[in-house]
Amino acid sequence: MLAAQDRAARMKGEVRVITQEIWADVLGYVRKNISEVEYHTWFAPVKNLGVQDGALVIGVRNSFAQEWFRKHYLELLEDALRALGAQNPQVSFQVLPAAQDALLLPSDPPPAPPGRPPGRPPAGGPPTGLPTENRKTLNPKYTFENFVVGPNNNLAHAAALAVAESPGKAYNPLFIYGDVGLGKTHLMHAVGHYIMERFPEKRIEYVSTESFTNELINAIRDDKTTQFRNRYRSVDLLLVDDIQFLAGKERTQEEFFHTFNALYENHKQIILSSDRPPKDIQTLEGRLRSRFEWGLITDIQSPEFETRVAILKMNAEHNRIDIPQEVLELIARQVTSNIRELEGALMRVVAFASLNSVPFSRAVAAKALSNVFAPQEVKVEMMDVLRSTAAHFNMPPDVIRGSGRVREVVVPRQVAMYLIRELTDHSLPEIGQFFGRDHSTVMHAVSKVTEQLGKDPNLTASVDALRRHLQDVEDEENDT
Ligand SMILES: Nc1ncnc2c1ncn2[C@@H]1O[C@H](COP(=O)(O)OP(=O)(O)OP(=O)(O)O)[C@@H](O)[C@H]1O
Repeated sequence: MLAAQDRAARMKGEVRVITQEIWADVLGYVRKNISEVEYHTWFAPVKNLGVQDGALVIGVRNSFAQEWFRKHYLELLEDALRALGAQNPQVSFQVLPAAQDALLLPSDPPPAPPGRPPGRPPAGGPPTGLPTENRKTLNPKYTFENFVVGPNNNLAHAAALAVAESPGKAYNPLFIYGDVGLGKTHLMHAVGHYIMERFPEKRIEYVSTESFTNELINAIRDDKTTQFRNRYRSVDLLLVDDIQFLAGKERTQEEFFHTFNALYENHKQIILSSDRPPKDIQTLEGRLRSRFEWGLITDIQSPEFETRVAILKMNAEHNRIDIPQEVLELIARQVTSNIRELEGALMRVVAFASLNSVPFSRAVAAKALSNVFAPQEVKVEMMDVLRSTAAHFNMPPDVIRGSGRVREVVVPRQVAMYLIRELTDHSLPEIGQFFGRDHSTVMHAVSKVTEQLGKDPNLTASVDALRRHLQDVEDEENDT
């Protein structure tokens, strides 16, 4: 409790960064509720200055705008924050110094238009030609360094790295498939960044199949098919997202077939992503399907719990947010498949804690996520049981987890194992791992304590007291 108060105290006066995702959510809400003209007039020039003492601080151009916002948009902005989970939303407006206004505003990316998933680069982008333009189409966040490797994606990651190291030679094409939001685009861009850094003269093109199709339609309409072809057939690396959308588009398939051949024959690297393997893309011409199968087909699966926690941890560090492991674990339990949603859940928790000026805790995270996901009860975790047991027996938690075999240590260790088995959903091997032992040791501990309960009054009293205490902690957290 002391630690929580201390954190809260430290938060006072401190400006907490509000991430682009949250800011984009706020602007998205506003945009839905006012006219486009109004939005562009008033909201396009404002700047998010972070959260201070629980209030979202918005930078505006001059005192006239400050007054205008207070009168006309305060409630709307408060509603936007409420929708993000703030219980007592507060917004303040600050006039930007003229220089900051001029310097900072252009670097702020415009909010995503409704419908485009956050964090994704605008598909297609401007026509590339100069290598420096590669930077515009690749998302700077999507690098190998920022990609967490786990059992779910290690093959796709290794293949992407091999392709990045020997483009056009290792696997061509590289075909990456998997469900929505699992990192296909991220890996493709990572290859792009890697190649761009080592070979700045190489031309890289990233395009979604949808943009490729639209651009082709426009080129046909404007009689510019030659330019269109030259553009795509002269690149060194072609990254095409969501290739499953070629299905049923004969003219686009035809054009893509020739692009593919031109690049392939010149040993240029092609990477394709899809939500399914080539054999499952219906109405895809056989000659294209077989070409997609020439190189390497690799998939990405949903991440396991540990990988999800690692992704959240990396994200938190990236945004310089100090958030306890147990909170990350709660979020990772809540969102199990789509990584984009997982990141969204973290941002929601961060927004909720910032806007309500409360420190991060599992209860806060559960509350922040409760209106998006099914309410989740905060349950005691292995670490809670270990800490409480250690306190009860008056010894450091590490000693209980250590290798000591004297009775004074063995009994608390067995009690902790027994209570973890009873109060959490962890399996015997997981509990074993937590204590650095195998599952049979845990099984033995559980049966030993079960057998002694009722016979050994001291042990029975300890188990009862600890169980009561842990259940109280759980109830308290759920009532917070
Ligand atoms: N292994 C990972 N490590 C870190 N971040 C990841 C990882 N996998 C995915 N992400 C993040 O998850 C989000 C979604 O990833 P991405 O857009 O690459 O998914 P996708 O599979 O291309 O989805 P879609 O099918 O919608 O195109 C991105 O912000 C990305 O950075």
